Amino acid sequence: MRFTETELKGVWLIEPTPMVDDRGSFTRFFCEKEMADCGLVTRFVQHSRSCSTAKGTLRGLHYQREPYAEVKLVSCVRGAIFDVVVDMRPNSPTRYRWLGFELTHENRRQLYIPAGFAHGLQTLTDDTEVSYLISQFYTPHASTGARYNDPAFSIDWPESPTAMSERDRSWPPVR
Ligand SMILES: Cc1cn([C@H]2C[C@H](O)[C@@H](COP(=O)(O)OP(=O)(O)O[C@H]3O[C@@H](C)C(=O)[C@@H](O)[C@H]3O)O2)c(=O)[nH]c1=O
Repeated sequence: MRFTETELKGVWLIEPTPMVDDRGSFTRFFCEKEMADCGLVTRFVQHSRSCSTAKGTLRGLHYQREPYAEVKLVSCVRGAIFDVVVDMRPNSPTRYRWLGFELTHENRRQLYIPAGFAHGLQTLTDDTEVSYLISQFYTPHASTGARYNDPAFSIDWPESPTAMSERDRSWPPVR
């Protein structure tokens, strides 16, 4: 596995190194030791998946407030997504900066999202499935979000959303 810390401190891109032979391949997706060596959280208490029917579906931006803040390890297991993180940490020098990555079932990339970051995605294909390992239990009263088109971030999404939840359309401005 190749671990690369991104321009946003604490956000890592994890790329697999498949072992290929005549039968196909064998690929490690999670290694407690390799992650701990990079100072990453290794305890995840939930594994969830979302399925989106249509290309252009947008989910997010979501995060949980302290003391329920989550670390997420996100990958796309069917289709392709544009995956976005936004730094929401109040005292961070990169507060409200965002980064986007293409995660596909073919490139098998995983995005490691630390506590204090909002997360969102837009599907680049129909019939897309996204996997999340999450370090905290789902806590609805601590769950919050920000609008995908909040001018504080100016995220450059691939296209106008084709499907979104009403909740995600209605997050208040962050400032
Ligand atoms: C996130 C979540 C939702 N739910 C329920 C609540 C609701 O009835 C249904 C759908 O929830 P949502 O509309 O929040 O699903 P969704 O918009 O896909 O939420 C996800 O968005 C992306 C961007 C993330 O980062 C994820 O962590 C998660 O927040 O599933 C759970 O039971 N457990 C969970 O962990």
